[in-house]
Amino acid sequence: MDETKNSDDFTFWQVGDEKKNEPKGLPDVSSMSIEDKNKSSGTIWGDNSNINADVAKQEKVGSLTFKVIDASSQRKSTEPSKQTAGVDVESSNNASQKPKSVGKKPVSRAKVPYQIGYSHMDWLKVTRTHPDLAGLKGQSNKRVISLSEVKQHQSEDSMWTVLKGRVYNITPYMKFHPGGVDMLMKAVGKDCTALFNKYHAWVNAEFMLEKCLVGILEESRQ
Ligand code: HEM
Repeated sequence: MDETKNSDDFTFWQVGDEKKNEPKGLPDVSSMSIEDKNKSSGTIWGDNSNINADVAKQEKVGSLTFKVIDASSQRKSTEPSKQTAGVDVESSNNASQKPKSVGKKPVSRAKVPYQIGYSHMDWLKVTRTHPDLAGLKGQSNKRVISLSEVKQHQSEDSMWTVLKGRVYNITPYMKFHPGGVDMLMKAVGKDCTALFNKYHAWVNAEFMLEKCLVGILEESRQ
């Protein structure tokens, strides 16, 4: 929902009054559970063939009283019921039979907390303000560079890597890497394309490291 709407927006004001639109007379469902009818019987809709479809029945189960309307009456009797396809309401007496949860637990990724001043936004600021992140000292960043030259740049003040045919000086990016310095160190002096794709093929490194470009890898020349 667009929350930036003006406070005098009529639609927004009207939607806020949700209680007005709620159907009345419904039971408190917080203490109920839903069960697959095909798997069990003995629920209040266990045999719905005798229920007069047009009459809302008052049912009492345990301490709970509520109205039951067989909505399947609005369909042909031969049509397999979708709404009742197995959906029954149970009283809180059977609440211990909780519905089984479906789906797997998401795998948690080990997050590396970034230091203050080293967020992605901070990196973008650096790329906009620093005059020579690549350390080119006036050289062209279209120069063709061999892998053996890349290997020579493994010192603290000049760490190069190859990513997708481009050579980058990743020294200034080290502390900004969300995966941590140790991980990025694995890229130094070599082609890290496979490692990069293994962890995050979706990351737009071409944009992020644009200002760190020192040249094009020799082999990738067309
Ligand atoms: C060289 C260019 C690289 C760039 C520009 C880069 C950039 C990034 C970015 C933007 C993220 C955050 C992704 C997200 O939250 O979805 C990230 C996370 C990560 N990166 Fe890199 N990366 C590079 C290289 C590498 C390499 C070579 C490795 C492995 C050796 C690596 C390992 C990781 C890991 C493990 C994470 C996950 C951290 C987490 O889940 O929070 N990265 N990287």
